Amino acid sequence: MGSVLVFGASGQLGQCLAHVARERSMTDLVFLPEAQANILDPAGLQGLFAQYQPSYVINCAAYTAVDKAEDEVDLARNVNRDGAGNLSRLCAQHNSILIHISTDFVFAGTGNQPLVETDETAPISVYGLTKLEGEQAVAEFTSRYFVLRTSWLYSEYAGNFVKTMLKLGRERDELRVIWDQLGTPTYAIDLAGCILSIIASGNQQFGTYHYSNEGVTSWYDFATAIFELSRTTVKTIPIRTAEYPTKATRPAYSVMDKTKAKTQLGVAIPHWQESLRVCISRLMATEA
Ligand SMILES: NC(=O)C1=CN([C@@H]2O[C@H](COP(=O)(O)OP(=O)(O)OC[C@H]3O[C@@H](n4cnc5c(N)ncnc54)[C@H](OP(=O)(O)O)[C@@H]3O)[C@@H](O)[C@H]2O)C=CC1
Ligand SMILES: Cc1cn([C@H]2C[C@H](O)[C@@H](COP(=O)(O)OP(=O)(O)O[C@H]3O[C@@H](C)C(=O)[C@@H](O)[C@H]3O)O2)c(=O)[nH]c1=O
Repeated sequence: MGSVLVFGASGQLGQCLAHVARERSMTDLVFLPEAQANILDPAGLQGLFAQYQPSYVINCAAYTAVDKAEDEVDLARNVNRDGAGNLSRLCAQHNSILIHISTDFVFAGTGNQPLVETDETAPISVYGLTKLEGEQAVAEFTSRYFVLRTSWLYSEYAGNFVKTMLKLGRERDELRVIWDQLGTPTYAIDLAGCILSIIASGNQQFGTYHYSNEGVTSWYDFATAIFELSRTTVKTIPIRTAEYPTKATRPAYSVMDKTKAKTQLGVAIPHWQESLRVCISRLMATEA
């Protein structure tokens, strides 16, 4: 295996990749935070590709502020579409395999059956639209890519729903959390493990895959599980989406079918409750 360049290395998934690479003693990964590698800087990227001649490129860089994206359309589009396109173009030139991360928010979320990779995309937010454009930009320049669509990422690292709930649970007497948006949380450590397994296996069944943890839940039930596992006492009230106005609209149903990832990538996927238990116990161990 040659070198593996990780873009967006200081974000949540980038840090999880570093964690799992350490655990697996994988030493060929080069972690590039935005300050060292801006995916909007083609000249800088060209220099990095020339220097490292990477076998694999992992794109963890993204504009992920879902509500803010509604006002910062150009910036979101630059990063999520044009940045992905820049990497894809260079991967094609250097014969590198691109592993790019996308989202359940490419779907409208109006259905009630687990979504497969070929289901119609119809984003209902700027973030979702620019991520879909990013998938298209990836496929425009190279065929040697894996696009992994994931959902509701959380971990010990960076900001995420689990850490927000733990903080708010300590600060407030009661919390109101949406129960009519259904999906599946994904422990970013599990996703990082999946990505590194693709690389270690040399799998070349390129294309788009869905990867979340197993199971289905709502944000309310997810919050309740977080509070139970962390023994946080806070009154948690289930509310409807309409009672929690946000700038961006989120899909009401974005559960993804992982059959393709399990069969073609050969990855085992833990249930969300099992992975949440691991994450909470690690978070509590670092606090103790
Ligand atoms: N978080 C989630 O719940 C989900 C995320 N995803 C996808 O997973 C991937 C990883 O997400 P996650 O790690 O949680 O996101 P984060 O927001 O934690 O990390 C994204 C990183 O990208 C960096 N970045 C932004 N712009 C650029 C740029 N121009 N050049 C280089 N780096 C840049 C950010 O830097 P800075 O912080 O300085 O802006 C940040 O470190 C993304 O593609 C996201 O769309 C999919 C589903 C769910
Ligand atoms: C903080 C909070 C949120 N919520 C709701 C709002 C929202 O519908 C849901 C999650 O809110 P957040 O803002 O944490 O998460 P959000 O930014 O919507 O999460 C999304 O991020 C992008 C990047 C993705 O790709 C998606 O898969 C998904 O993970 O919880 C409550 O109901 N009560 C609360 O107190």
